[in-house]
Amino acid sequence: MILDLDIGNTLSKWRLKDADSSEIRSRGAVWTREEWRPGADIPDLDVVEAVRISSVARAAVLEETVALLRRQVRQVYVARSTPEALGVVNGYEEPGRLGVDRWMGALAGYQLAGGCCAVDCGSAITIDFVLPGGVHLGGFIVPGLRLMKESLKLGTRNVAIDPESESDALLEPGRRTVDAVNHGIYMAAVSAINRIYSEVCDQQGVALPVMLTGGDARVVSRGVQVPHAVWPDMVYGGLEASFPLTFAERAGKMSGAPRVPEPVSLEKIRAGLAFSMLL
Ligand SMILES: Nc1ncnc2c1ncn2[C@@H]1O[C@H](COP(=O)(O)OP(=O)(O)O)[C@@H](O)[C@H]1O
Ligand SMILES: CC(C)(COP(=O)(O)O)[C@@H](O)C(=O)NCCC(=O)O
Ligand SMILES: [K+]
Repeated sequence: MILDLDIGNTLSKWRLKDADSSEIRSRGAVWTREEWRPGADIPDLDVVEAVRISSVARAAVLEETVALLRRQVRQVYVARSTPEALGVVNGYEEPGRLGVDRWMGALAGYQLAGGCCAVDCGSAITIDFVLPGGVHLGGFIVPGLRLMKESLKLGTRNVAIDPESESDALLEPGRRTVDAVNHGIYMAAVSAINRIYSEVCDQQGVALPVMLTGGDARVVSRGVQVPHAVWPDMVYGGLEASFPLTFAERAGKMSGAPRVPEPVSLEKIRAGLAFSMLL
Protein backbone atom coordinates (compact mmCIF):
# COMPACT_ATOMS: atom_id res chain seq x y z
CA MET A 1 0.00 0.00 0.00
CA ILE A 2 1.00 3.60 -0.63
CA LEU A 3 0.06 6.19 1.97
CA ASP A 4 -0.44 9.68 0.54
CA LEU A 5 -0.53 12.57 3.03
CA ASP A 6 -1.71 16.12 2.38
CA ILE A 7 -1.07 18.16 5.52
CA GLY A 8 -2.92 21.46 5.30
CA ASN A 9 -3.50 24.26 7.77
CA THR A 10 -6.94 22.99 8.76
CA LEU A 11 -7.08 19.30 7.92
CA SER A 12 -4.51 16.61 7.35
CA LYS A 13 -5.87 14.36 4.65
CA TRP A 14 -4.66 10.83 3.94
CA ARG A 15 -5.48 8.06 1.53
CA LEU A 16 -4.27 4.51 1.10
CA LYS A 17 -3.66 3.41 -2.45
CA ASP A 18 -3.18 -0.18 -3.54
CA ALA A 19 0.16 -0.28 -5.36
CA ASP A 20 -0.93 -3.22 -7.53
CA SER A 21 -4.48 -2.36 -8.54
CA SER A 22 -4.17 1.45 -8.16
CA GLU A 23 -7.47 1.40 -6.23
CA ILE A 24 -7.96 3.81 -3.34
CA ARG A 25 -8.65 1.51 -0.38
CA SER A 26 -9.47 4.07 2.28
CA ARG A 27 -9.18 7.73 3.09
CA GLY A 28 -9.61 10.06 6.00
CA ALA A 29 -8.84 13.43 7.52
CA VAL A 30 -7.63 14.59 10.89
CA TRP A 31 -8.68 17.98 12.22
CA THR A 32 -5.32 19.67 12.73
CA ARG A 33 -6.08 23.22 13.48
CA GLU A 34 -3.74 24.23 16.25
CA GLU A 35 -1.47 21.26 16.49
CA TRP A 36 -1.02 18.14 14.49
CA ARG A 37 -0.34 15.02 16.50
CA PRO A 38 1.88 13.03 14.23
CA GLY A 39 0.57 9.56 13.70
CA ALA A 40 -2.91 10.26 15.02
CA ASP A 41 -5.63 8.41 13.12
CA ILE A 42 -3.25 7.40 10.39
CA PRO A 43 -3.90 3.86 9.23
CA ASP A 44 -1.90 0.82 10.26
CA LEU A 45 1.61 1.36 8.93
CA ASP A 46 2.31 -2.37 8.74
CA VAL A 47 0.69 -2.53 5.33
CA VAL A 48 2.39 0.61 4.03
CA GLU A 49 5.45 0.26 1.83
CA ALA A 50 5.76 3.90 0.73
CA VAL A 51 4.60 7.31 1.95
CA ARG A 52 4.34 10.50 -0.10
CA ILE A 53 3.86 13.78 1.73
CA SER A 54 2.80 17.30 0.81
CA SER A 55 2.88 19.53 3.89
CA VAL A 56 2.37 23.23 4.52
CA ALA A 57 2.45 22.75 8.29
CA ARG A 58 5.29 24.13 10.41
CA ALA A 59 8.68 22.59 9.60
CA ALA A 60 8.88 20.99 13.05
CA VAL A 61 5.61 19.12 12.47
CA LEU A 62 6.85 17.76 9.17
CA GLU A 63 10.20 16.71 10.67
CA GLU A 64 8.49 14.89 13.51
CA THR A 65 6.09 13.18 11.13
CA VAL A 66 8.84 12.06 8.78
CA ALA A 67 10.98 10.77 11.66
CA LEU A 68 8.02 8.78 12.97
CA LEU A 69 7.18 7.32 9.57
CA ARG A 70 10.79 6.44 8.74
CA ARG A 71 10.87 4.09 11.69
CA GLN A 72 8.26 1.91 10.05
CA VAL A 73 8.24 2.65 6.34
CA ARG A 74 11.18 2.16 4.01
CA GLN A 75 10.29 4.72 1.36
CA VAL A 76 9.27 8.21 2.51
CA TYR A 77 9.01 10.91 -0.16
CA VAL A 78 8.55 14.54 0.84
CA ALA A 79 7.45 16.95 -1.89
CA ARG A 80 9.25 20.29 -2.18
CA SER A 81 8.64 23.33 -4.34
CA THR A 82 11.45 23.34 -6.88
CA PRO A 83 12.46 25.78 -9.65
CA GLU A 84 11.28 23.31 -12.30
CA ALA A 85 9.49 19.95 -12.45
CA LEU A 86 7.58 17.86 -15.01
CA GLY A 87 7.81 20.58 -17.65
CA VAL A 88 6.59 23.37 -15.36
CA VAL A 89 8.80 26.33 -14.44
CA ASN A 90 7.98 27.74 -11.01
CA GLY A 91 7.02 31.42 -11.27
CA TYR A 92 8.10 32.47 -7.78
CA GLU A 93 11.17 34.68 -7.38
CA GLU A 94 12.16 32.25 -4.64
CA PRO A 95 10.67 28.98 -5.92
CA GLY A 96 11.08 27.18 -2.60
CA ARG A 97 8.67 29.64 -0.97
CA LEU A 98 5.70 28.65 -3.09
CA GLY A 99 3.36 26.54 -0.94
CA VAL A 100 4.06 22.94 -1.86
CA ASP A 101 0.32 22.17 -2.05
CA ARG A 102 0.06 24.86 -4.73
CA TRP A 103 3.04 23.41 -6.56
CA MET A 104 1.53 19.92 -6.45
CA GLY A 105 -1.76 21.32 -7.78
CA ALA A 106 -0.02 23.19 -10.57
CA LEU A 107 1.96 20.10 -11.60
CA ALA A 108 -1.13 17.89 -11.53
CA GLY A 109 -3.16 20.43 -13.50
CA TYR A 110 -0.45 20.78 -16.12
CA GLN A 111 -0.04 17.04 -16.45
CA LEU A 112 -3.78 16.62 -16.96
CA ALA A 113 -4.73 19.59 -19.10
CA GLY A 114 -1.61 21.45 -20.20
CA GLY A 115 -1.86 25.13 -19.28
CA CYS A 116 -4.33 25.56 -16.43
CA CYS A 117 -5.79 27.63 -13.64
CA ALA A 118 -5.56 25.57 -10.43
CA VAL A 119 -7.78 26.76 -7.57
CA ASP A 120 -7.40 25.30 -4.06
CA CYS A 121 -10.25 26.24 -1.72
CA GLY A 122 -8.93 25.36 1.73
CA SER A 123 -7.88 27.50 4.71
CA ALA A 124 -6.75 29.90 2.05
CA ILE A 125 -8.04 30.05 -1.49
CA THR A 126 -5.08 29.93 -3.86
CA ILE A 127 -5.37 30.56 -7.58
CA ASP A 128 -2.36 29.52 -9.65
CA PHE A 129 -1.76 29.86 -13.37
CA VAL A 130 0.33 27.73 -15.70
CA LEU A 131 0.60 28.65 -19.39
CA PRO A 132 0.44 25.98 -22.11
CA GLY A 133 4.27 25.97 -22.47
CA GLY A 134 4.68 25.20 -18.77
CA VAL A 135 5.40 28.69 -17.45
CA HIS A 136 3.89 29.04 -13.99
CA LEU A 137 2.99 32.70 -13.56
CA GLY A 138 2.53 32.70 -9.81
CA GLY A 139 -0.87 33.25 -8.31
CA PHE A 140 -3.22 34.82 -5.81
CA ILE A 141 -3.93 34.03 -2.16
CA VAL A 142 -7.27 34.97 -0.61
CA PRO A 143 -8.51 33.94 2.86
CA GLY A 144 -10.69 30.84 2.67
CA LEU A 145 -14.40 30.81 3.54
CA ARG A 146 -13.85 29.63 7.08
CA LEU A 147 -11.04 32.09 7.78
CA MET A 148 -13.09 35.01 6.47
CA LYS A 149 -15.98 33.98 8.65
CA GLU A 150 -13.83 33.59 11.75
CA SER A 151 -12.14 36.93 11.26
CA LEU A 152 -15.51 38.70 11.57
CA LYS A 153 -16.01 37.28 15.08
CA LEU A 154 -19.79 37.39 14.80
CA GLY A 155 -20.36 33.95 16.24
CA THR A 156 -21.27 32.45 12.88
CA ARG A 157 -18.11 30.40 12.30
CA ASN A 158 -19.77 27.06 12.88
CA VAL A 159 -22.71 27.61 10.56
CA ALA A 160 -21.46 26.42 7.21
CA ILE A 161 -22.79 27.48 3.86
CA ASP A 162 -25.16 24.75 2.75
CA PRO A 163 -23.31 23.00 -0.07
CA GLU A 164 -26.68 22.39 -1.76
CA SER A 165 -27.72 26.03 -1.78
CA GLU A 166 -28.16 27.54 -5.21
CA SER A 167 -25.67 30.28 -5.95
CA ASP A 168 -28.65 32.49 -6.89
CA ALA A 169 -29.94 32.30 -3.31
CA LEU A 170 -26.49 33.29 -2.07
CA LEU A 171 -26.75 36.46 -4.18
CA GLU A 172 -29.63 37.75 -2.06
CA PRO A 173 -28.99 40.21 0.78
CA GLY A 174 -28.98 38.36 4.10
CA ARG A 175 -31.70 39.26 6.60
CA ARG A 176 -29.98 37.69 9.60
CA THR A 177 -26.33 37.81 10.61
CA VAL A 178 -25.51 34.29 9.58
CA ASP A 179 -26.96 34.79 6.08
CA ALA A 180 -25.38 38.23 5.66
CA VAL A 181 -22.02 36.75 6.57
CA ASN A 182 -22.36 33.57 4.53
CA HIS A 183 -23.63 35.35 1.43
CA GLY A 184 -20.98 38.06 1.83
CA ILE A 185 -17.97 35.79 2.11
CA TYR A 186 -19.28 33.49 -0.58
CA MET A 187 -19.59 36.41 -2.98
CA ALA A 188 -16.13 37.67 -1.98
CA ALA A 189 -14.60 34.29 -2.79
CA VAL A 190 -16.37 33.48 -6.06
CA SER A 191 -16.21 37.06 -7.39
CA ALA A 192 -12.46 37.05 -6.78
CA ILE A 193 -12.00 33.75 -8.61
CA ASN A 194 -14.18 34.78 -11.57
CA ARG A 195 -12.48 38.15 -11.94
CA ILE A 196 -8.93 36.90 -11.44
CA TYR A 197 -9.45 34.17 -14.02
CA SER A 198 -10.75 36.63 -16.61
CA GLU A 199 -8.04 39.21 -15.94
CA VAL A 200 -5.18 36.74 -16.24
CA CYS A 201 -6.58 35.05 -19.37
CA ASP A 202 -7.03 38.50 -20.89
CA GLN A 203 -3.48 39.58 -19.95
CA GLN A 204 -1.94 36.39 -21.31
CA GLY A 205 -4.18 36.06 -24.36
CA VAL A 206 -5.19 32.48 -23.60
CA ALA A 207 -8.31 30.74 -22.25
CA LEU A 208 -7.14 28.21 -19.68
CA PRO A 209 -8.89 25.09 -18.35
CA VAL A 210 -9.92 25.50 -14.72
CA MET A 211 -9.82 22.96 -11.87
CA LEU A 212 -10.91 23.28 -8.28
CA THR A 213 -9.84 21.36 -5.21
CA GLY A 214 -9.94 21.68 -1.41
CA GLY A 215 -12.54 21.33 1.33
CA ASP A 216 -14.72 24.10 -0.07
CA ALA A 217 -14.36 23.19 -3.75
CA ARG A 218 -17.88 21.84 -4.12
CA VAL A 219 -19.65 24.89 -2.74
CA VAL A 220 -17.34 27.34 -4.51
CA SER A 221 -17.89 25.42 -7.75
CA ARG A 222 -21.53 26.57 -7.84
CA GLY A 223 -20.45 30.18 -8.12
CA VAL A 224 -17.62 29.75 -10.63
CA GLN A 225 -19.07 30.87 -13.94
CA VAL A 226 -16.59 29.39 -16.36
CA PRO A 227 -16.43 25.68 -17.24
CA HIS A 228 -14.30 23.84 -14.70
CA ALA A 229 -13.67 20.47 -13.10
CA VAL A 230 -13.78 19.68 -9.38
CA TRP A 231 -10.81 17.47 -8.53
CA PRO A 232 -10.69 16.51 -4.84
CA ASP A 233 -7.43 14.55 -5.33
CA MET A 234 -5.52 17.26 -7.19
CA VAL A 235 -2.74 17.57 -4.58
CA TYR A 236 -2.43 13.78 -4.47
CA GLY A 237 -2.20 13.91 -8.27
CA GLY A 238 0.89 16.09 -7.91
CA LEU A 239 2.38 13.55 -5.52
CA GLU A 240 1.68 10.72 -7.97
CA ALA A 241 3.27 12.65 -10.82
CA SER A 242 6.29 13.69 -8.74
CA PHE A 243 6.94 10.28 -7.20
CA PRO A 244 5.43 7.70 -9.56
CA LEU A 245 5.50 4.28 -7.91
CA THR A 246 2.97 2.14 -9.74
CA PHE A 247 2.80 1.02 -13.33
CA ALA A 248 -0.17 3.32 -13.99
CA GLU A 249 1.56 6.28 -12.35
CA ARG A 250 4.69 5.77 -14.43
CA ALA A 251 2.42 5.91 -17.47
CA GLY A 252 1.22 9.34 -16.29
CA LYS A 253 -2.12 8.28 -14.77
CA MET A 254 -3.37 10.12 -11.69
CA SER A 255 -6.22 8.35 -9.91
CA GLY A 256 -9.43 10.31 -9.62
CA ALA A 257 -8.42 12.76 -12.32
CA PRO A 258 -11.59 14.31 -13.78
CA ARG A 259 -12.50 15.12 -17.34
CA VAL A 260 -11.68 18.80 -17.68
CA PRO A 261 -14.15 20.75 -19.83
CA GLU A 262 -12.93 22.93 -22.68
CA PRO A 263 -12.59 26.55 -21.58
CA VAL A 264 -14.86 29.17 -23.14
CA SER A 265 -13.28 31.23 -25.91
CA LEU A 266 -10.97 34.12 -25.10
CA GLU A 267 -13.42 36.40 -26.95
CA LYS A 268 -16.17 35.45 -24.53
CA ILE A 269 -13.92 35.99 -21.52
CA ARG A 270 -12.94 39.41 -22.84
CA ALA A 271 -16.55 40.32 -23.60
CA GLY A 272 -17.48 39.41 -20.02
CA LEU A 273 -14.71 41.61 -18.65
CA ALA A 274 -15.64 44.52 -20.90
CA PHE A 275 -19.27 44.17 -19.84
CA SER A 276 -18.42 44.27 -16.13
CA MET A 277 -16.30 47.40 -16.69
CA LEU A 278 -19.27 49.21 -18.25
CA LEU A 279 -21.47 48.74 -15.22
N1 LIG B 1 -16.12 18.36 7.12
C1 LIG B 1 -15.32 19.43 7.10
N2 LIG B 1 -14.43 19.60 8.09
C2 LIG B 1 -13.63 20.66 8.07
N3 LIG B 1 -13.61 21.59 7.12
C3 LIG B 1 -14.48 21.47 6.12
C4 LIG B 1 -15.36 20.39 6.05
N4 LIG B 1 -16.08 20.53 4.92
C5 LIG B 1 -15.66 21.65 4.33
N5 LIG B 1 -14.71 22.25 5.05
C6 LIG B 1 -14.03 23.48 4.68
O1 LIG B 1 -12.80 23.05 4.13
C7 LIG B 1 -11.73 23.83 4.65
C8 LIG B 1 -10.54 22.95 4.79
O2 LIG B 1 -10.23 22.50 3.49
P1 LIG B 1 -8.85 21.87 3.16
O3 LIG B 1 -8.71 21.90 1.69
O4 LIG B 1 -8.70 20.56 3.83
O5 LIG B 1 -7.89 22.95 3.86
P2 LIG B 1 -6.37 22.92 4.21
O6 LIG B 1 -5.69 22.24 3.06
O7 LIG B 1 -6.04 24.35 4.36
O8 LIG B 1 -6.22 22.16 5.49
C9 LIG B 1 -12.22 24.38 5.98
O9 LIG B 1 -11.62 25.61 6.22
C10 LIG B 1 -13.72 24.50 5.75
O10 LIG B 1 -14.05 25.77 5.23
C1 LIG C 1 -1.14 29.64 0.92
C2 LIG C 1 -1.19 28.44 1.83
C3 LIG C 1 -1.28 28.91 3.27
C4 LIG C 1 -2.44 27.61 1.49
O1 LIG C 1 -2.50 26.53 2.36
P1 LIG C 1 -3.86 25.75 2.70
O2 LIG C 1 -5.01 26.69 2.64
O3 LIG C 1 -4.01 24.69 1.63
O4 LIG C 1 -3.66 25.13 4.04
C5 LIG C 1 0.04 27.52 1.63
O5 LIG C 1 0.14 27.15 0.29
C6 LIG C 1 1.32 28.19 2.08
O6 LIG C 1 1.67 28.20 3.24
N1 LIG C 1 2.06 28.79 1.12
C7 LIG C 1 3.31 29.48 1.36
C8 LIG C 1 3.22 30.89 0.87
C9 LIG C 1 3.04 31.00 -0.63
O7 LIG C 1 2.58 30.06 -1.30
O8 LIG C 1 3.37 32.08 -1.16
K1 LIG D 1 -5.52 26.13 -0.17
